[in-house]
Amino acid sequence: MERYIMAIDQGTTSSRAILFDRHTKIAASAQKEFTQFFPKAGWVEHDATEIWLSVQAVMTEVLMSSGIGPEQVEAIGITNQRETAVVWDKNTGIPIYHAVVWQSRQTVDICDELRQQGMEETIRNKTGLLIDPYFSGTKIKWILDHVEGARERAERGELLFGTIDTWLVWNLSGGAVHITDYSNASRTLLYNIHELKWDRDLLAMLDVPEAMLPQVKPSSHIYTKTAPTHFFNCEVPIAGIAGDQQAALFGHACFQPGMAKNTYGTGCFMLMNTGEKPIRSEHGMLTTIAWGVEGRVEYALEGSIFVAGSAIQWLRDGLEMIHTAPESEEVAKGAEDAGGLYVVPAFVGLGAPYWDDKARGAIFGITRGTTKAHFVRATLESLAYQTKDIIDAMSRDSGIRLTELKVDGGAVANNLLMQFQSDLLDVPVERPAVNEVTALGAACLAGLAVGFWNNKGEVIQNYQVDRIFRPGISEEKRRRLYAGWEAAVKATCAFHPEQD
Ligand SMILES: Nc1ncnc2c1ncn2[C@@H]1O[C@H](COP(=O)(O)OP(=O)(O)O)[C@@H](O)[C@H]1O
Ligand SMILES: O=P(O)(O)OC[C@H](O)CO
Repeated sequence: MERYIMAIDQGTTSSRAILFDRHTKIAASAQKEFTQFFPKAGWVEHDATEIWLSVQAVMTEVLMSSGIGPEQVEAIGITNQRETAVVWDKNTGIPIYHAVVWQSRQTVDICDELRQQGMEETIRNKTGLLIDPYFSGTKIKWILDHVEGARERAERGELLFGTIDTWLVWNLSGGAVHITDYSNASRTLLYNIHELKWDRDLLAMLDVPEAMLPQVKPSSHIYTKTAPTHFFNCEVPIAGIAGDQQAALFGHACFQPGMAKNTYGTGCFMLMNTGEKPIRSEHGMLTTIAWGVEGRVEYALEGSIFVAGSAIQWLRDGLEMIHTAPESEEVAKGAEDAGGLYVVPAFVGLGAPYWDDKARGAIFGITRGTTKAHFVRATLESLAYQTKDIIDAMSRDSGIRLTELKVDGGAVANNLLMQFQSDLLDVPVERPAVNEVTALGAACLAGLAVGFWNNKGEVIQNYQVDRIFRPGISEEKRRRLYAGWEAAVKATCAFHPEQD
């Protein structure tokens, strides 16, 4: 009887379940979108219970549609949208508030207070992160401050906090296990990435009771088994956990220091493996834990772009310029270039390397000749420009000049975007045959823990390339295009509209 690893990829806009066979080929997959809540400008929330239901739905569908039985699943690996914070009642399992999503800006004021208290250096030294609403810590504080009676309940030990991995494992285990892995812990603003422990000073700074926090475990490890009631009467080991960007780094087999990948999903996330050495960034990158595997914790430098594929969704849903995200390629081809137009999609502020939480989106260079094609093209190009900002900053921090870029995520299906990315960076862009690299990473972490695969070498063996995009524009054109982008970002950061 064939055996499989099930990866659960719980992303910002959808949940997926994917079954991988022994050769890391996808045997079946299922996907389900869920509701996005935007209660106020800049706020983004999810219903954590709806997320859990969507995960149960895709786990069921992937088995039903493929005819693969639950007893054929050797282990489950979980990968997740990171930083998104859930606080729930330990006894009822009911969240006390919506999950506050990584993109959400509702903690700008808490961040301002932390800056005024001069906490920047302490936070950077201990966590590798910087002060921004992006990370979980201020979101937990916000929930405890805003939900009536929550702080007292948390202090009495009645409430639990988790990122989405923690929430899913807790539910899959029938409420038995409250854990996370190093990669997710390193995104909370509460975890000391050098000492590998929750940091008492940071917990005091944000007034978060330690009893709410999960235990932190390696990324490839048998944490628990599914409660039979939650997995078709089967007890299957849950054996891999990593935040989705770290899982993608693993799935791309970026195991050596200096190897990097960029994922083009809702946001864009560029990670470079720096091995067992955490590198402190001087250029707006984050230092983060890549994973804890084979008894070693390894680190990465990360550049986080908040708005990437979601800018294409905005073209589709907000402006109704396209019907589907893939149509953006056809429409953009209607113009030879962006005609001098620059779209800076700072819808929720700007992430790395600018970290401007008060900036808002802007468009520059409109003329009477500007068409829809220019508009769509400039929006696609904004993903590539933001990526170049990150790669330049990362090279300055690490001293490493990238020689190729490995890519994945929904938007890499767009050939026009990939070609422009290669032109702009002046390096080959390598797209893998299996685009589900994030899920593959989670599956590999789980498969290694249960002996389904023997070592990381087997992961590399199965890695196949679909297409390599090679640079094809002059240095002068590259310089001119990028100079326009730099001017556009500078002007965007100079404009801070008043918020409610
Ligand atoms: N052909 C395409 N061209 C441009 N963008 C695309 C294309 N296909 C999908 N996208 C974008 O990719 C994103 C979905 O990618 P995905 O990796 O599934 O995201 P996530 O994991 O963040 O939910 C969407 O924001 C969508 O707009
Ligand atoms: O859900 P994704 O793939 O957009 O990833 C979200 C990131 O993990 C946020 O840090």
